Amino acid sequence: MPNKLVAGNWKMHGSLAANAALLGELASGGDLGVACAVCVPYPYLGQARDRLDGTAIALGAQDVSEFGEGAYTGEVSAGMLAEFGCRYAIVGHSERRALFAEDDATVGRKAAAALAARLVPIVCVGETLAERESGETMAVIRRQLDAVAGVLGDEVLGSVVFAYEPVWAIGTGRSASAGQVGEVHGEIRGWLRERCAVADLVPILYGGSVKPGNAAELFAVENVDGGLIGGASLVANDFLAICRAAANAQS
Ligand SMILES: O=C(CO)COP(=O)(O)O
Repeated sequence: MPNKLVAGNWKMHGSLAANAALLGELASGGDLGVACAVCVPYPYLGQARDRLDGTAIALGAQDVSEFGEGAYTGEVSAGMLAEFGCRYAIVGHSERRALFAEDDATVGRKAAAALAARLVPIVCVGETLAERESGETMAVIRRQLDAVAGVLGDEVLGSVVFAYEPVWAIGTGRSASAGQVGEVHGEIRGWLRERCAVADLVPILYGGSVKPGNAAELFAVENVDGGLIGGASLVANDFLAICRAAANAQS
């Protein structure tokens, strides 16, 4: 079983003043006994790096360019993120897929760009409500996973973190049930085992309305190796409580 990881995805929230307060509270949480990270908006990477330096909380970005360098106005490369101390880059979040037209192959190329700069890509997959209701959940997730493996090659899948985020559970307050999460995570583990010798060591996070009240139950599910936390990562006490739930589930 991999060690658990809890990553906060701040999305497009924050300000210098609000971040200073949030980061300060997180930093004073001490060693939480579990790997944790915050994925902040690009302009705040420097602020977060400086404030989290010397703490156990790692830094991540919410996206990364598929390109290394050049005339790509508005893009941010993996090398730039690495220079700012990032360890992680989320790729393929459903909001990027749905709102910014990122397709499966683009997500794969972004994961490859992250790995090339020694970042750990957190590759998000997940089905919409319509896809779940029409029985397509695993077909959609396999298609998303296959596209990433197709670009990366099976041999590097052991360097990736995966996150199952059902679109209908994101920001809705309606988490997937432990049974639903266990079923999909088991399928993702099986998909990894078909391809990768270290499949059992690859973290598979769950994301979608994880809160202090449901974290323990979700983290106890087999093949759930932590969480990708949206709204609750903006509230220091909630994020710290979720990290502690992951630590408890690990021990
Ligand atoms: O999208 C998410 C994390 O990437 C989940 O968001 P919420 O925790 O706000 O549902």
